[in-house]
Amino acid sequence: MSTFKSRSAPASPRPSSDAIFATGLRKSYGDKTVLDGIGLSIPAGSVFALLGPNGAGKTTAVKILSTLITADGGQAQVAGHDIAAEPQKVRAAIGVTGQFSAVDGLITGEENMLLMAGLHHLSKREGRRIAAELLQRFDLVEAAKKPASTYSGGMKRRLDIATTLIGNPSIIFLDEPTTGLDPRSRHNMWGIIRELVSGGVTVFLTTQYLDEADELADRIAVLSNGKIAAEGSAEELKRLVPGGHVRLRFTDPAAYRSAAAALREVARNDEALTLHIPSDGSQRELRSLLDQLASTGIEADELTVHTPDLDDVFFALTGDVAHPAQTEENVR
Ligand SMILES: Nc1ncnc2c1ncn2[C@@H]1O[C@H](COP(=O)(O)OP(=O)(O)OP(=O)(O)O)[C@@H](O)[C@H]1O
Repeated sequence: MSTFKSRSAPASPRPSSDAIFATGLRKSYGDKTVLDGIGLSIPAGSVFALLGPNGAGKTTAVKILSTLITADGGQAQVAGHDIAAEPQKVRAAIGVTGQFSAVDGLITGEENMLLMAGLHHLSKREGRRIAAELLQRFDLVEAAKKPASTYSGGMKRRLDIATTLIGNPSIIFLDEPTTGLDPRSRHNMWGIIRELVSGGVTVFLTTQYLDEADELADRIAVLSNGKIAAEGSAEELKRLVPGGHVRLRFTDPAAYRSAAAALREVARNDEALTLHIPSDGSQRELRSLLDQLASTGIEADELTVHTPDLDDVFFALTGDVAHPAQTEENVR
């Protein structure tokens, strides 16, 4: 683990552009330390994914930041308000959906929406208008008059997010928004999340799914043993684990031999006429490789960049077995 840069709590005051800023957050239950001093800095309008296995403390982090429970230590500001000193102001600025959904199964989808509108002190007329708009937007018009308990998993999640949006939050916490959903509903949910972000909302997402973080998040933090083991964009995280390389394929044996002689650190496959060159896949390294080839007048028939995927990162950081999966990005 020493090869990975562990991100400690940011020490400076919250930059004003951050929607969420936390430093040294701690939480224990009995002897069990769930969060052991985590720091976060999440710019407004971005998607942040907190990634971790079952029981890593993701929900605990969401509960602390959304003021449902208090931290044992550390500080955090959400939407510019201190979570300990101004919890009401934090609550007014955020929406929370997920494992502790506020949807009431005994009443209809529409009634859930109107109930929430009442909680936000909207007039009856305004409440009806916004509820109708959101039911439409979340494709729940047909189901609106049915009890929410009859909804599918995907419909319940959509209703949950729709009720949250009644308060017009600037920050939304989505705790494992796609756990248990079928692939179509998952993709549907991803579309909804992207739409929220394009409307300017900051999204704090927890997930166990690497592809979900990869797909949606601007920045990802991997939670392991109560600490943030690494943080960065999906691409930055992928560069943390070794195994990336560039593969050059040739059809002309003479060009293949010239390239093998010209390049340093190559692994040859004389039968397949391919060369593997270790690389982090960065633009700088690719340019240097292409410059070397160009200076000797050699042209490969195919160039493929192999980067480790988030699975590799995740398993490496959380101490699980190495995962052989690799992604390929053909840049021929
Ligand atoms: N109220 C509580 N009392 C005691 N232990 C708790 C309590 N809430 C959470 N825990 C424990 O804290 C740890 C982290 O739980 P948390 O729900 O935050 O994890 P998570 O990463 O969200 O996992 P999951 O994906 O399973 O929900 C778990 O070991 C859990 O059992």
